[in-house]
Amino acid sequence: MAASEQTPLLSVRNVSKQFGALTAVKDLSFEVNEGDVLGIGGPNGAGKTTLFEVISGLNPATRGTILFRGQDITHSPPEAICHVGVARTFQLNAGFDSLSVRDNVRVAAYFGQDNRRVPGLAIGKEVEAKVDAAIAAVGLKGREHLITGQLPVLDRKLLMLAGAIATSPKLLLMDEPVGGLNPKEIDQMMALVRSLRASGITIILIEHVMRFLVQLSTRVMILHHGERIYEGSPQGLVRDRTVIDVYLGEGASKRLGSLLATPAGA
Ligand SMILES: Nc1ncnc2c1ncn2[C@@H]1O[C@H](COP(=O)(O)OP(=O)(O)OP(=O)(O)O)[C@@H](O)[C@H]1O
Repeated sequence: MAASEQTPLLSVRNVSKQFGALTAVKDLSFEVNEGDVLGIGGPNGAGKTTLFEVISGLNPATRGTILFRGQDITHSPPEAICHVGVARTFQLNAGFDSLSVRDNVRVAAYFGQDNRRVPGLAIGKEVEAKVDAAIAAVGLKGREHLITGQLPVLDRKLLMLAGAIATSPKLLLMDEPVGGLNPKEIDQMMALVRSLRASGITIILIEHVMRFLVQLSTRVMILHHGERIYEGSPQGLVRDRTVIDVYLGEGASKRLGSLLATPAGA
């Protein structure tokens, strides 16, 4: 068997993140394999975003180890983690408001180059090609010249996603990609996530919109007070007593159960 078939894409081993006396993530371990869509849910303050901060290097782990394709990235800086193939989007929009859509994606694509020349922003043909591809992938073609600060919520989320894609990720961390979107826009984002997965990108997503989470995820993990209270299939999630008591409630679990029992497209 080839090494790549044996090594998980991401291994999180006994990771804790402490903020002073507060333990936001507590001794958490899990793995993600190529092709997975791991959905992470849980109440406010459960430690979900902190987990993304730790994996992406913005706020490194206090204890534990994170391996990406077997390489220890626990204490690597964010740009090095980006360069090995991990990209992320943020809960709140993170674009430069005064720049155009295209210039925002250019900045991201440039950041994603591990051979960039410093000083100076030398954006070559290869970077421009990545920018074109990322803008097309999220459906922003034709709107490249719009000023970011004037975009509606959905387009700003798409732009953030384009920036992440332009760094050529193998693993994409998406933090609440459909927060604030209407049902039609949520469906549009769902189709986009499916197409990203089909293009070979492995995905971890955090989301409170549970229909989005259960319909997209191959596996779901629910956190509570920094600890895992559930990991398994979306079908098992809606029947799990602890998850129903702590997070979903009876009504939502029944609605999600019916949704999962309905064949796609019905
Ligand atoms: N930089 C920080 N300094 C101190 N405490 C923090 C910091 N970041 C997060 N926390 C705390 O860590 C805990 C986990 O927060 P986190 O944002 O990871 O939760 P979450 O599950 O993403 O919540 P939400 O669903 O509301 O986004 C919270 O109690 C939060 O106040």
